[in-house]
Amino acid sequence: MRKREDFVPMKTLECRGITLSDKQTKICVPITGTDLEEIKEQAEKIANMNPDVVEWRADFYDVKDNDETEFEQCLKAINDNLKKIPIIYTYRTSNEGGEKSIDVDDYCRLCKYVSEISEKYNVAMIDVELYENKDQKNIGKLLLDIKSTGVKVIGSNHHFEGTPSEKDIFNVLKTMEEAGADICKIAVMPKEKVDVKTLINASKKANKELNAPIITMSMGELGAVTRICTRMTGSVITFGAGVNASAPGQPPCEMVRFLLKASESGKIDCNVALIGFMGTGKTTISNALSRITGFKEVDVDQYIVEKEGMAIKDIFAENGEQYFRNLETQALRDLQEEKETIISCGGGAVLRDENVEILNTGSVIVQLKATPETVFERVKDHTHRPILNNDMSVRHITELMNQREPRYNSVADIQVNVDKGDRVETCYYILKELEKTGHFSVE
Ligand SMILES: O=C1C[C@@](O)(C(=O)O)C[C@@H](O)[C@@H]1O
Ligand SMILES: [Mg+2]
Repeated sequence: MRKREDFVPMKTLECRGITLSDKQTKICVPITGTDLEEIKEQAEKIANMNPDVVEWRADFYDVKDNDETEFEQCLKAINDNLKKIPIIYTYRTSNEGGEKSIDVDDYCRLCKYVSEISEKYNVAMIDVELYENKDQKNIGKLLLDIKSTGVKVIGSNHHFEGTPSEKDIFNVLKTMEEAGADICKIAVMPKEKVDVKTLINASKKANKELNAPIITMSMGELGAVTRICTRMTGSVITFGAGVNASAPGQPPCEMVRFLLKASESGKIDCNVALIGFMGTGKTTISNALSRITGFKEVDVDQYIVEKEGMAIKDIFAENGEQYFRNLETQALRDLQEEKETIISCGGGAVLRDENVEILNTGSVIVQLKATPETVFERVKDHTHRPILNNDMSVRHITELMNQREPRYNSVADIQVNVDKGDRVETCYYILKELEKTGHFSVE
């Protein structure tokens, strides 16, 4: 079962007929057209994708003098084509990773103008870059003016250059709430895996401690899983790409929709055993799949290490490979007693027929496949790969792969290519295949 701690406290906010909730994340698709024609076309296409909310990224729009009537024309065209889907108005400035820089007075004037016509064009929320503008004296007054029209304010802040500390992320969100934002949003860029965890932890804390709902994401391919595991972060909105992505790491809207459902209500009747050559990303995919689905993850080697209280290399040194392989077989047997578990198998685990039989009693075997070139790129700097350390080359990897891969191919129930290295897409593919074979279902 999923761990209760993963579930965040219930929090809701009503915005012109749409209810934001940390229990059921809404999908927002951005419009990124640069002229009225393209904006219209995108609105029409995006309406057919049926997102919960549409964001108009007004900074993509090429317009002279930031003329209010031209902005109004766009909003009208968008609303006409969206047929009731509520709109978020966002002018993302270049300070925060947007397309254009804009005079702060123009920025505020436009926000205010859009708020005044918000009801007419079904604008439910206005994004205000509170953090960069925080020293701007009139920001409190601006927020009050905007909010008096019935539209909600999303305070927003973007870090494209890195991920602030957990404390700093929390403080940004808290400062926004104190400044009067109805919803507090932050987007950060991860450089390492730990940054993704930082964003998740900061979000958990903010969702628990603030009154305002939050929207958070870690950007780029590495962070993309946070756009799905909102079950953990409490983010009330997630962004999926429609015609174009408006920020790095946004998976397509359809993929977000399926994975969100998988995350909120996915049911699986088996364990997932991940196999594949070293460096194909078993640990990485196990982790992403676990964050997305809430299923437990167990690394077989790790399981053995914990059970024996000894490092693998010491077990090998003291008792020999055969002894280790017997422990591995026992571990696989133990693990079939588990349910809803992602089992990362060591590279040699499925070489024994008995192990495959054991896995087949409770698991679907998923093989990650990559070319020797991809594997080389991923492991070339690793120092903990004893088999490769004396000859780290594509040629050597190819040789080893030729020995192992036919066996993997013959025992796998599902094969997935990971050369592109997109975690979220790989998880999507695996869950879709599990759905096809009747092992996985969403409500
Ligand atoms: O603030 C956000 C979040 C975002 O940057 C993202 O990473 O999905 C995309 C923007 O369009 C939106 O305004
Ligand atoms: Mg590993």
